[in-house]
Amino acid sequence: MKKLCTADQMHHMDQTAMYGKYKIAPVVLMENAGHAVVEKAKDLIISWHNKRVIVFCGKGNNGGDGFVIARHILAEGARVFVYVLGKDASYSTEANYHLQTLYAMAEEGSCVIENYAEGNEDNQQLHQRLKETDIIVDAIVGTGFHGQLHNPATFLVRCINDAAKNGKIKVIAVDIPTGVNTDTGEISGNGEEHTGEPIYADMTVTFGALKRGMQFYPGKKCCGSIVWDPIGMPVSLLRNREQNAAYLLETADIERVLCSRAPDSHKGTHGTIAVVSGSRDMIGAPLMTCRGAMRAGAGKIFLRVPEQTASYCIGKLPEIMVRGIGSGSEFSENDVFQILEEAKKWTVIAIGPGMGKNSKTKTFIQEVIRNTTCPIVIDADALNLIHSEKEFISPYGKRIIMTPHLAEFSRLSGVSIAEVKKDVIEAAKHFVHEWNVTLVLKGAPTVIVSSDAQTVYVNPTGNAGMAAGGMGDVLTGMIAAFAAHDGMPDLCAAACSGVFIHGAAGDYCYNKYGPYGYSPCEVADAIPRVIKALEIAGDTASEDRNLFGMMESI
Ligand SMILES: NC(=O)C1=CN([C@@H]2O[C@H](COP(=O)(O)OP(=O)(O)OC[C@H]3O[C@@H](n4cnc5c(N)ncnc54)[C@H](O)[C@@H]3O)[C@@H](O)[C@H]2O)[C@@H](O)CC1
Ligand SMILES: Nc1ncnc2c1ncn2[C@@H]1O[C@H](COP(=O)(O)OP(=O)(O)O)[C@@H](O)[C@H]1O
Ligand SMILES: [K+]
Repeated sequence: MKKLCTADQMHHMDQTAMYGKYKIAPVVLMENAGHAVVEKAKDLIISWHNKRVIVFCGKGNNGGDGFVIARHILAEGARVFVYVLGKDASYSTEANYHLQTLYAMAEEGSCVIENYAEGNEDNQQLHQRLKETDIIVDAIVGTGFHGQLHNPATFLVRCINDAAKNGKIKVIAVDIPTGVNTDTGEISGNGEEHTGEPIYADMTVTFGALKRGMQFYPGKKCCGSIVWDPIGMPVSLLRNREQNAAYLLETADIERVLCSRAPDSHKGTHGTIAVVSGSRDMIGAPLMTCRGAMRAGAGKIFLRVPEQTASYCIGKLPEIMVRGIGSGSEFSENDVFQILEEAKKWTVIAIGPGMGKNSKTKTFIQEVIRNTTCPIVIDADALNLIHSEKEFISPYGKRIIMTPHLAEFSRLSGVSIAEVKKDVIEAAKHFVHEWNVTLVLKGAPTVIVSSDAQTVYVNPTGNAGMAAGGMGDVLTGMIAAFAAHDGMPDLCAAACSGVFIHGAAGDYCYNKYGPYGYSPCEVADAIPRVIKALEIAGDTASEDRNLFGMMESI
């Protein structure tokens, strides 16, 4: 997994590298950062040779990286214009050091430097150069950005975005696109026209650690492809676990917790999953949950639905065992006894999909939670029914996984969707502090929080083709199956495995069918292929474990 840092955490990492025990000279770290951009950008632009490039350098250290970039690409044969937004004296020692080198080179005529801080800018000339350029380097503002962009950044960013609209000019962002909040992914101008919009880059080369804001919309949309470079940071700083940590899940993390099946295992080894769900109008939902559980490798699956819906379910999935409970078309408290009689034999319960909104069902859910001891995955209608019951849920939180999408989360937490979106990670952590559960906050991207609220995982898989009814139902079954999986370390690992593999199965369908119309059942049916690809990835020594390539070859 890769660390996802806030601006403060990045600053701390930089400071420790430079002034802690490692004593890396600041000028060297900046040199490494600038050089990393020059090298990594070749994936996009192939070569700097003979390219016309404008490098916009802001007043902080992000601008300092820009000076280094300018020097290196000159050596590679680019024609370079450097716009310097700060005054010499206001730059950090290391940025100024690189700026002076660049001045010396400009004196020899190698490049053109425009001092944009003097107030006598020739914008006519700037527009002309923007028209003629091949590449723009955005070193205006990096992790030091806060609030809304102000001039001259606002003006320059608009000019850059306008010039690049035709798609012929490539925009490369240094560390993070100007105008994207490092911690949250909020953008300057909030996407409104005629405000201080952010840079929309084709590629972002980011340093030391990935930034949280680059994984969340709308910031993610500004980054283009994201390339990471360690810039010579000591490995312990790159890898150490820390307080308030967030991580981006990777193939290797999931492959590590999904142990391969013991050759002498039997159906009892792989868990007994009970899907307790459904109501008259929504009987497809629990069936999709069962399908998710089956494809994720559950040993045995029991579907328990209200009696009046049972005849519809029987035989729909021959692999599962169906029984009608009580006598109605929705669960009620009268049905609890029948469920509890069986529950002792169940490894994990999945509850909620298609359960309806009848208030009698709420008591049923509470009694099932109160009187069982196994892990429970709570989704969909069950979340809506227990929406204000955090005092009831929290004592059982250590064995509960809740899987709300944003609207369900908003109802549960009482925080508006708009407010949650401003900082998804903080909203999710705050929720877990109060509810004590393992949380799967579904969305783009999905965020998983461990029940001690210490660690946040962000999922990189999945695509907008998954925005279709029933996808979440499949995920619920998968998480339940993984929670029962032999050797699964804990509920958080099960939740991460479910979310990652669910998204990867969606990505497989996207590649096969395109973004429209693949179904939740097709996603479920792609799960074994993803798990097989994970096994192959585990056997592959290569660092670059391309899960997707492996799925294609299966
Ligand atoms: N030693 C380090 O700390 C390293 C830092 N590096 C670079 O340094 C960057 C961080 O440097 P800084 O902390 O100097 O910050 P930045 O250079 O990212 O931003 C600070 C500058 O941006 C301006 N600014 C902030 N908000 C603004 C707004 N809303 N509108 C217009 N201008 C705004 C500030 O006035 C200030 O001049 C990183 O993103 C990275 O590119 C790299 O060189 C690697 C090493
Ligand atoms: N744009 C998207 N990008 C990535 N994943 C998505 C996107 N839209 C939806 N998903 C995923 O699809 C699933 C949808 O779940 P949910 O909203 O609960 O659907 P339902 O309730 O209809 O089953 C979630 O896992 C979510 O993360
Ligand atoms: K930048």
